[in-house]
Amino acid sequence: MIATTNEPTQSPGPNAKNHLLLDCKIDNLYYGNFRAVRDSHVPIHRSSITAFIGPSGCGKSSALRCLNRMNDLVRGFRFEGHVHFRGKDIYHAKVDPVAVRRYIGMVFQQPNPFAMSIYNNVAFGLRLNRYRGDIAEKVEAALRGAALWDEVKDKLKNSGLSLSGGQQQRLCIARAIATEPEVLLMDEPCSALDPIATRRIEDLMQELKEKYTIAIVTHNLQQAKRVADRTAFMYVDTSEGGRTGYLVEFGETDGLFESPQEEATKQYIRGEFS
Ligand SMILES: Nc1ncnc2c1ncn2[C@@H]1O[C@H](COP(=O)(O)OP(=O)(O)OP(=O)(O)O)[C@@H](O)[C@H]1O
Repeated sequence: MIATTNEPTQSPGPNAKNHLLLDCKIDNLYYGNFRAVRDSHVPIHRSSITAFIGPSGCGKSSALRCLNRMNDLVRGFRFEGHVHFRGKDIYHAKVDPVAVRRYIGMVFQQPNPFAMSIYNNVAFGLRLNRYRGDIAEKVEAALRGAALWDEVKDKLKNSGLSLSGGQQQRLCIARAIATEPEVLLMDEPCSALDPIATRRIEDLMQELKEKYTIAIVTHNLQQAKRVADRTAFMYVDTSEGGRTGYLVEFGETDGLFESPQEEATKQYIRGEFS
């Protein structure tokens, strides 16, 4: 295409919206001898939400956990491929996985506040990283960012466990963003929540994506449609007698749901198989 004078002639810089931030290419992912995932390449763009969908056991969580080396904690885990964050491979031998997780934080399926005060839950990571600035200021900013401040500002000394499920999940999001990661990984963050709390987290995700890049695993196709800019559909290959997950199709969410290219995607979206 020939650029007109109004069109940019250079590709956007690394901090620009929609710049490729995390490039995840899983050739093979093993737990011991079991090949759990193969051939899955998912590029994740800055300030966007990328959803992983597919039936149980297709490797969505395994793929997500590759993005911040969370699988390293699993005995027998082996990974072939690469995950490039800002162009650098996070699996390089010299990279410290703990440092990776500072940039790429995670929120889990079950809200899991620590058994300590709301304030200390959010301050936890800052203290761990020996943050030298004003911790109270950061705690407030994180709680505001997670849309929880107004509900907890008068009870910061109460236990995080005293909050409702939806509030606990927003507390976990506040804890994750307090240290200002660039990426937030969310593994079915709403599956333990009621529909109202779920919608609040979904609205929050839309706000957070202005500042953070988000990847989410969800079983809920409607949720993927509502929140995700791009969607990766994974399925399970049983042709060789095993159960290995693989990427069937990846693209803009609207396109993937409205005109899927692959038969397997069509059938899954129509609910013909799960
Ligand atoms: N820590 C582990 N050790 C051994 N096998 C594992 C481990 N975690 C996952 N697996 C296996 O890897 C495969 C993919 O699991 P994974 O949890 O990534 O799939 P999923 O698509 O997220 O599933 P679900 O939707 O049910 O959570 C499954 O067969 C699962 O049993």
